[in-house]
Amino acid sequence: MTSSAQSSIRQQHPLIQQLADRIESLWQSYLELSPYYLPDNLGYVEGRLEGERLTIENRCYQAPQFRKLHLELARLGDSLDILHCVMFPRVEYALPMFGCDLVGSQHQISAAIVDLSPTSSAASGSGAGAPRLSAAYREALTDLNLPMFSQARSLPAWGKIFSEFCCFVRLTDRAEEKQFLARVESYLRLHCQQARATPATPEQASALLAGQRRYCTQQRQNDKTRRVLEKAFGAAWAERYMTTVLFDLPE
Ligand SMILES: C=CC1=C(C)C(=O)N/C1=C\C1=NC(=C\c2[nH]c(/C=C3\NC(=O)C(CC)=C3C)c(C)c2CCC(=O)O)/C(CCC(=O)O)=C1C
Repeated sequence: MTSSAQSSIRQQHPLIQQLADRIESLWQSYLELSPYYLPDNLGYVEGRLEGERLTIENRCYQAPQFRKLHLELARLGDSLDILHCVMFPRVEYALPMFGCDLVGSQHQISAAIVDLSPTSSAASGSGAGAPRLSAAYREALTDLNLPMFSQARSLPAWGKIFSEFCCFVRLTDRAEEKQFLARVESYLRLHCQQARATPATPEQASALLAGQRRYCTQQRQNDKTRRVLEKAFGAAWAERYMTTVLFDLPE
């Protein structure tokens, strides 16, 4: 288990290291973790094609309710610090997908996003309609009553997978950074508590798998991510990484 103290990437932005530590400590305290081994020991990769070097560090676990808990820290030269986190529920559990992405330079986090994204409509009793978070999640998220941010950002066209509670912002100062950290912690704590209280419902497995497939298909359309990976590792490597590490589907 790589602790942040052993983190091999020196993050330029303190919020990214703090958030990685916070996510990992919440996982440790709420979930029964065991290791998840990435293919081709992709725990730590470095690439440099055009100019800047891209360094990636992956920390992966699994738990009874989650097939993969993926936390990734990346650094592009001296210019970009990135935190990426996705929790993939096992399809026997009717749970949404927790996702978080932070992209920033030494001075400012230009993109900070966190969401609990629904993967089935059954959970909310809305029948065959669009996926929607269950009433339990919607009520708990509403009750958090979290403060807003000064600079909201608009989601890209592929972002239909995110819920009405998705927070996508540019962080303008230290206070907003702390506020975003608190929001991620609230979403993640709620999610871990819900996961522990959610029984397996194998009969929903195929619908939940379809929801995860839709989530991964949309996320793979993020050309901002793809371009960074392509510049450092080439198009073929980037495609394989996005489809087998970042947004893979269960067999
Ligand atoms: C839960 C949501 C979510 C997850 C899990 C996720 O992986 N991305 C997610 C969302 C999301 N990311 C976005 C942007 C960017 N992503 C990167 C790069 C990487 N992001 C990575 O995770 C990795 C692998 C380590 C790399 C390399 C860069 C450079 C940007 C531009 C930064 C900026 O615009 O200021 C946008 C805005 C897209 C747009 O406006 O078109 C959204 C919505």
